[in-house]
Amino acid sequence: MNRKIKVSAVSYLNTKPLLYGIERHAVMQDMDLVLEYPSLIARHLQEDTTDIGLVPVAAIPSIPNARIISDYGIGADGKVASVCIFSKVPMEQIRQVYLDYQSRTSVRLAQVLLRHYWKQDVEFLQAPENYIDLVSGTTAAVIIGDRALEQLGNFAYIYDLAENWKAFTGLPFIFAAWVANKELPESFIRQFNEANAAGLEHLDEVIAENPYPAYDLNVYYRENILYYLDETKKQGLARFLEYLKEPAII
Ligand SMILES: C=C(O[C@@H]1C=C(C(=O)O)C=C[C@H]1O)C(=O)O
Repeated sequence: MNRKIKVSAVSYLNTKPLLYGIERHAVMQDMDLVLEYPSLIARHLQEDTTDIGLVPVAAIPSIPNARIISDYGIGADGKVASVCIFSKVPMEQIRQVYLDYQSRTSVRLAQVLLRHYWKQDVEFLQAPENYIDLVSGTTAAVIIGDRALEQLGNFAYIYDLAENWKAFTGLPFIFAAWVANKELPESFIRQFNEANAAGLEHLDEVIAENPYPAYDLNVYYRENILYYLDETKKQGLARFLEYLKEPAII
């Protein structure tokens, strides 16, 4: 391929360790890197306006020619901290749930857990941009990413979706994976994978570069987010994709 490879990465703190490696690796010279929120990455892969994206796994079935090209992504085995249902009332009283417009995976995970694990019949609402301010009474919200970390002290009831997926299935979870929508040179893919791995060797530097009062990034990067997509995480993904054969509710 003569042109540069277009790569879309998630613009949240969770992706900084991977970007630390990518931006410092020679493979960077062969790519144009863009940072954006996850549902936009899904759209760009679907419309073929990017070549590789750190894409919400729930979007994979709708991306033509999708293939996971790396051993790294955004996973968790238990508590993830940045993907939760935030509510002012306990689960059994929730009646409506706003679904984060930036998400494609967590909004489906919330639907799976509400239906099959909590067995709660709720109405799902499309979230407008200011929807965090609209959470009140029996109306809750799914919030992901840095905006979720910033809300952890603000709600009486917080349901961590990776923790509850683990309680439900016994499995870890993959939120996002590096997916390409076309065949790419082997050598690029090998170097891209190496670059991701390299970033994970420098978590202390990433934390030092990103002062973040809302949440301890040592805990976030070392305990909550798990970047290596091993076999048990892939089992979690396979189980989740099975549930996604059920129709989405909105
Ligand atoms: C853990 C997270 O994983 C993410 C959740 C995604 C989703 O819900 O679609 C997509 C990409 C990841 O950023 C998070 O954003 O907090």
